[in-house]
Amino acid sequence: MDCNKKYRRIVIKIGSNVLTREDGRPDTTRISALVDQIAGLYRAGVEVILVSSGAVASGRSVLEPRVGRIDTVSARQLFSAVGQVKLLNRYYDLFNEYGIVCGQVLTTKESLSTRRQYLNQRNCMEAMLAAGVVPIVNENDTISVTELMFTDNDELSGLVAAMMDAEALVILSNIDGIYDGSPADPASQVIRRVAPGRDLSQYIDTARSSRGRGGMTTKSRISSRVAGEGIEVVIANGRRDGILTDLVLTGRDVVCTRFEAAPRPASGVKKWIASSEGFAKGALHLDAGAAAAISQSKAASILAVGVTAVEGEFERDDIVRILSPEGAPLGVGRISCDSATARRNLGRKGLKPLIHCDYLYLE
Ligand SMILES: Nc1ncnc2c1ncn2[C@@H]1O[C@H](COP(=O)(O)OP(=O)(O)O)[C@@H](O)[C@H]1O
Ligand SMILES: N[C@@H](CCC(=O)OP(=O)(O)O)C(=O)O
Repeated sequence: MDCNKKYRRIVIKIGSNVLTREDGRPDTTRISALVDQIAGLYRAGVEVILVSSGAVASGRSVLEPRVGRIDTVSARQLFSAVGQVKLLNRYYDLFNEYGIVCGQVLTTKESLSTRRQYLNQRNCMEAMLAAGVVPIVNENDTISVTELMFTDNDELSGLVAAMMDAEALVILSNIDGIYDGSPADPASQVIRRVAPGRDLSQYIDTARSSRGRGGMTTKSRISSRVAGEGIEVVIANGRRDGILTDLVLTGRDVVCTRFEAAPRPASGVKKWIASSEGFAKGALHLDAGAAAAISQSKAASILAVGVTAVEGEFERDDIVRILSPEGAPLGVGRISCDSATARRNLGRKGLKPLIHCDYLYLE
């Protein structure tokens, strides 16, 4: 990370692969080493929000030997219910050795999907940070099933970083960064810097790893998006000794993939909208004139007169996708009316904007 910069607030995401040994048991030495380093950052005045995976793996190590045949959804619910307690107890004890209090934040995709719930979540974590408490965030796997789930905790950590206005997001995995070929090929090298907007999808092997959920594909996609919102993102190896201290405090040149932050940080509400594509309830198809207007001016709103079709059912203040006349995604925005009203007003002039420019985020 930028070693000349003192970070005020960062989000650190730790993947299941970092916290779990090859045989599936929790790697207590590693968890302890990471907490030691986070305590060092805390002492140096950096506010840390931890997004920790590992509940399912932790519960599986306790329960797998004793449960019989069970479907995958129930297994995830059961393992996470037990594993989350075990994981948080361990964090609590380890932080306590440094006199640091940590607290649990369990969330769901649904809990971030409306602006009001989003602000409630943010307020909770702001209150924790103000009281010197380290928030430890995870998805509530006991109730998040199938389509209600985040892609994985990489997606969640990106949302948390934007929501909490963090300056940097550190994603710790079991690998040094994103390689420019198969990580198994000795000729492959870690891509060290990624300029805003650069697409790395060609390098990623889409096969997922055994314990994680979204794999490197989501890490890369989320990192680009978060960096585009003005937040530096680093993917690094959580199993390397001293990784967090090196990245955040000493600035030692450690192998990692760093996504440079785009210079244009979005406003708070725009950050929420930008990260909300996954919650979109519908879509607006623009005509050529409207598409040109919003691409040319930041002050242009989307008016009913420039919309040719409305897709899906939505309520006022929901997030909708904006599509070009050819159907290409242009961005997302918060709609000012429900879908029935939007359809009724299609093509009409002189009405208030369907999406005001302050609530419009273009890719
Ligand atoms: N180009 C690539 N560079 C690095 N890792 C890759 C690449 N393509 C696929 N991967 C895989 O992605 C894995 C990391 O993702 P994941 O399993 O989701 O980790 P975590 O549990 O830490 O979130 C690596 O272990 C690696 O096998
Ligand atoms: N919420 C799950 C983590 C799911 C997940 O995204 O895992 P990973 O890809 O290892 O970060 C758990 O605590 O087990």
